[in-house]
Amino acid sequence: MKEKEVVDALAMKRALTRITYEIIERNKGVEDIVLVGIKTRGIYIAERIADRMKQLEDVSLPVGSLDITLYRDDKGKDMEATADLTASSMPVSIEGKHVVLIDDVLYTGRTIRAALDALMDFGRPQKISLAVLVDRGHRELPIRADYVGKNLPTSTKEKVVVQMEEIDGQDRISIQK
Ligand SMILES: O=P(O)(O)OC[C@H]1O[C@H](OP(=O)(O)OP(=O)(O)O)[C@H](O)[C@@H]1O
Ligand SMILES: O=c1cc[nH]c(=O)[nH]1
Repeated sequence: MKEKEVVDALAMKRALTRITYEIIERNKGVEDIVLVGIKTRGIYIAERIADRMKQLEDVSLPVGSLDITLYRDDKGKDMEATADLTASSMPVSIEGKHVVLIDDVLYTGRTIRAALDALMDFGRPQKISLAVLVDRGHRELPIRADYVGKNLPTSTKEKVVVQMEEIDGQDRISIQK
């Protein structure tokens, strides 16, 4: 198996800072925003964006988390046994809020479709946007990201591996083939 690093720790930090600036620039005031990370790495990304937002704007955005395992349409019934129903959490009501959904990789779009389903169980946001660290293409559903850290053209035979300090001990994105 071949592996090639495409984003190092500094580049990842810059990408997350840029996403944070874009969220600030495109929204008149960020007070109504709730960041919602998709398990697992999306949650760490959401927390980092919240930290950056605090540094840049002195605003503390709420960070929720979604476990979408039960909502997937492509992983089969066997996943249900491992799903943890308590794994999703919202620190505030999302009713009428602007939710920025956050994940590490956007590929077919099926995770995001499932996340939209999971989110609706918590209430009816006024708006939902999507931020991803990597968009690797190959969508199977009409879903696009509003904020993208890095566009990585890939072949379907490759895999994008996002590593994050909090869980993997380092910040790094690589492509495996
Ligand atoms: O657009 P999609 O085709 O749904 O792919 C994107 C999803 O795939 C990955 O999760 P994966 O299921 O590989 O599990 P992981 O989070 O444990 O890596 C990644 O974290 C995204 O959530
Ligand atoms: O390449 C891929 C595809 C889906 N999810 C990932 O994390 N990487």
